[in-house]
Amino acid sequence: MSGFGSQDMSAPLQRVLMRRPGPSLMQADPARWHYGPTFDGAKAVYQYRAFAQLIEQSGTEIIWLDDEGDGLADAMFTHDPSLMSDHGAIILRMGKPLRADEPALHERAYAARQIPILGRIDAPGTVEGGDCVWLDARTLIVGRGVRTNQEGIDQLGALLAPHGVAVLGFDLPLWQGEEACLHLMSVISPLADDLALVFAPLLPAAFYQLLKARGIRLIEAPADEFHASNGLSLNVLPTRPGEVIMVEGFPATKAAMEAAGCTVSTFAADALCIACEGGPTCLTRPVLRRAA
Ligand SMILES: NC(=O)NCCC[C@H](N)C(=O)O
Repeated sequence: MSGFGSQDMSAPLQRVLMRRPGPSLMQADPARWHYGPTFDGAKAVYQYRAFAQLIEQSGTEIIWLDDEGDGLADAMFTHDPSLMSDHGAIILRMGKPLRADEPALHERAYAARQIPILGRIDAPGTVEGGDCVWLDARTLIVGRGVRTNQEGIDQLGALLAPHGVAVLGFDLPLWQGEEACLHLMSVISPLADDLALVFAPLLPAAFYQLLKARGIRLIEAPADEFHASNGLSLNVLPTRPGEVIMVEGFPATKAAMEAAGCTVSTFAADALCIACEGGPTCLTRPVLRRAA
């Protein structure tokens, strides 16, 4: 079996690209990076260890990038600078200027492991991985917003069309403004082929209707926990269908997923995820998702 490939959001996670936070995060100026009041670099590094252990316990192989002080504090959110397809990786172009140097880190990691590059998003296009959701293996949904523009969506479409994939763009709301992070994956977490956790009030309406037309069961994220967590209560990572990892402290959201048949693991992440605006899905770039 090849060591890469993923056109699915919840099939068993077998290989993932992750970056341990270190000096770049510890020295980050929270105002410059738009980190919230619970930001504490040393605590975030500590909290990340428990998250990495959960990934290891799931049996997933981790390809590690290391933070050796390049100043790229957000680079621990490996979900965003590249996208994986069954035909190779797509090197993206970031909408957040401070993250511009991150895609090159991913490209080097893929090259070192002989993982092919299917293509790149070029200027003026921008696409961030957090805006991309595989609805099925032939349909990629992309949120058009502050981080991802129409030029980027068109380029993604041109790269994937020869492989039988349709790329459909849907407008995201502005919500908390241009500086804040709102990706499509901030308002939906697929948990299995036919199950997703959503915050419907911020979902693109036509995407909501498409999910329903596809017969996908939607768990509504409790609004109080969504707002209290700055949306991070909803950012939930499946390591296999129905087996998920979330940030601790949101019991109603957890119970809603359990009631739908999910097994939920949690880790403490006030300094890591809530403060830095990215959860378990954002901390992982799936490289291989497939039933063994
Ligand atoms: N996929 C995601 O939602 N990633 C979260 C990225 C958070 C990071 N602080 C950012 O603003 O890009």
